Amino acid sequence: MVCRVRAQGKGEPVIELTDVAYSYGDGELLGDMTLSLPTGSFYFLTGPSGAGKTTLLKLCYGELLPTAGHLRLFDQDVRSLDRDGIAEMRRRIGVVHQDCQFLDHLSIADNIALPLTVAGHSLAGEQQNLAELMNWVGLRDRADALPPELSGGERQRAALARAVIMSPDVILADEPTGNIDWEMSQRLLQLLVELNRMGKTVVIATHDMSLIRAAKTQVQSRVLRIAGRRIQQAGADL
Ligand SMILES: Nc1ncnc2c1ncn2[C@@H]1O[C@H](COP(=O)(O)OP(=O)(O)OP(=O)(O)O)[C@@H](O)[C@H]1O
Repeated sequence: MVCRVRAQGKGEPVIELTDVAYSYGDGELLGDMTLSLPTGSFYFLTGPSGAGKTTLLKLCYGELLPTAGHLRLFDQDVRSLDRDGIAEMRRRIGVVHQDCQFLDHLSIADNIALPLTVAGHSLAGEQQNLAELMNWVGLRDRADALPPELSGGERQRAALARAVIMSPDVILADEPTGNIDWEMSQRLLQLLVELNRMGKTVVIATHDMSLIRAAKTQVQSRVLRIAGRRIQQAGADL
């Protein structure tokens, strides 16, 4: 698979929160969040349902802006970015959404290629990259299938392929193994670990403690737990 890693040096922070708070309106959901994720790191984000894991990921890719505090992505304060700046920054972040939605009338290959199409790339020049990516996620034989024809595990792998097709520096995955069996979870974890070995920063929100334990044998990972509106660093050996 073709994967470029951009300028940020290993160990430099890619996501930095300083005293960040977030509120959807009534009462603070997240508060006093200070956190720095270095380039090339591998993090799990855990905590009870409703604690704010998805919300924190949305802050990390600029879909939401903090209601207080400072958020820097790739060394830029998100508040200083205009629309183009936010769009450029988002291209450097691949997101695997919890619901991994697809356009059901497009083939799975076209769905995976959608970020390229939206960014105005000619698909003709990207066929090899796309084929390599489909192969990498084990969907080469499913390229022409429509999304409703895929299994849960195939959908999750397609969602991962779509998230990385623009060669992002950071991959944020929200419950990527939520609806799939153990074997498929392991395959997905392996793909995320491979991306991390290519230098990508990976953050996975999950309830699945067995996934976190399995990752320990493959990659140096850290666990962040959100509880009581705050973030707690659980360390590498949860
Ligand atoms: N757009 C929104 N408007 C208002 N409240 C919201 C919105 N999105 C989420 N919330 C609320 O914020 C809280 C945190 O939601 P979030 O999805 O971030 O939690 P989570 O830790 O990811 O939960 P889960 O593990 O169940 O996916 C919940 O109480 C949720 O109802």
